[in-house]
This record gives sequence, C-alpha cells and structure tokens, in this order.
Amino acid sequence: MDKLRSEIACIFDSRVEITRSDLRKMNYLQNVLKETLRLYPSVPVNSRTALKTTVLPVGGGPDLKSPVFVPRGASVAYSVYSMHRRPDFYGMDAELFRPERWEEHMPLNDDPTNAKWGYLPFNGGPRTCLGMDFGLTEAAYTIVHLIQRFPGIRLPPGEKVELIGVEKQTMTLVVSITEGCKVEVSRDQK
Ligand code: HEM
Repeated sequence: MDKLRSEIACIFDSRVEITRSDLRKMNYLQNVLKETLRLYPSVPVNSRTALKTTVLPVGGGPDLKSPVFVPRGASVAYSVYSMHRRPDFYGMDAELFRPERWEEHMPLNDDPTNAKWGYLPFNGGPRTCLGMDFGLTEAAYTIVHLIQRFPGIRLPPGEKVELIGVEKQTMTLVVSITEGCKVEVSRDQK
C-alpha cells in the first residue's frame, strides 16, 4: 500500500484528474495488477475442444514428457490458476503476493514458449479477451481513485490476514473470495 501511495503522490501530486497516460506511467500499479491476476486469474480454468485429431507434444506418461493423444471432439481443460503458481515459472516464492517480481528475473522468461504462454489471465490466441485493455484501465483507475479519496485504508482491528492459498475461494467460471475482503476506509491519512 505504501508503495502505491507514493507512486500516486509522485504522479499526481495534488491533481485529482486521472488520465490514461498517467496510469500507463505507473509501473508499480501495473505490477500490482499483474500480480493480482497471476494469483487470482478471473478465469481460473479454461478449455479448448479439438476440431481434428491431434497430439500435444508433451504432458503425457509418468514423467509428463510423452506426447498426449487428443481425438477429434475431445475437450482439453487447463488450469491457469495452478500454472500461475508454478515455482519452476515464478520461483520458489510463487505463492507470495510480490509485485516486485515483475521487475526481476523469472524462470518463466528463460524459455520463449513459457514466456508467451505461462501467464494467461486474458488467455491468448485468436479468442483472447477483447476487453483486456479496457479492463486493466478500469481497474487501475478505480484503485488510484479509491486511494486518492480515502488515504486511510486498513484492516479493521481483529481482522486476520489470510495466507495466500488457504483463503476460502468460490470457483465457478470465475474465481472470487468467499467471505469478502473487509477493510476500513477513512479520509484521514492514519
Ligand atoms: C480484468 C478483467 C478481465 C479478465 C481477467 C478477462 C479475462 C478473459 C478471459 C480469460 C477470456 C477467455 C478467452 C479465451 O478463452 O480465449 C475472456 C474473454 C472475453 N472477454 Fe474478458 N476479461 C476481463 C475483462 C473484460 C472486459 C472489461 C470486457 C469487455 C468490455 C471483456 C470482454 C471479453 C470478450 C468479448 C471475450 C470473448 C472473446 C472471444 O471469445 O472471442 N473482458 N476474458
């Protein structure tokens, strides 16, 4: 929160109007959004149906290195949620919320295929999300506006900090937090 507050102070000073170019300059905010969608991809599981019989090059056999046969009409489901928490992609602290990781070396980027397909909050390919830019802009705008309007945002007394991975989540087509996220907001700094 403190890093976000200082980035907002640095970009906006006392100005309240928020433009797209302001939001684009906010590296830390962009990394917060990336990290949030990494740990909580809105569409946690996705699938594709094969139009013709094919073979996936790896993923089969006991060591997952053999090809996988996919007959025409079969659906292949994949968990973006699990992939986004893979230590071999995101490092041994993959389960931690750490926006700074997006400025550092990540194993994900050692392989061009993983770099392209190992982070998929909006999926990829011809049916990728049409609203990606709009959605990210809206989220960035809302966060900046909330923090500008309510400089004091904190956990209510007695509210416990849930560890990532053990919070109660509701999974349908999208993932959401079952018990909500309770915060106290105020117009005062502290
Ligand atoms: C953070 C916000 C959002 C996330 C994480 C998200 C994620 C996704 C994902 C994962 C898909 C499935 C793509 C696939 O299976 O290949 C999708 C599809 C789609 N999204 Fe989003 N979305 C977001 C916001 C929006 C917004 C704001 C709009 C519209 C204004 C939008 C419009 C669409 C449309 C039209 C599709 C279907 C594309 C197609 O099937 O060709 N999305 N989105």
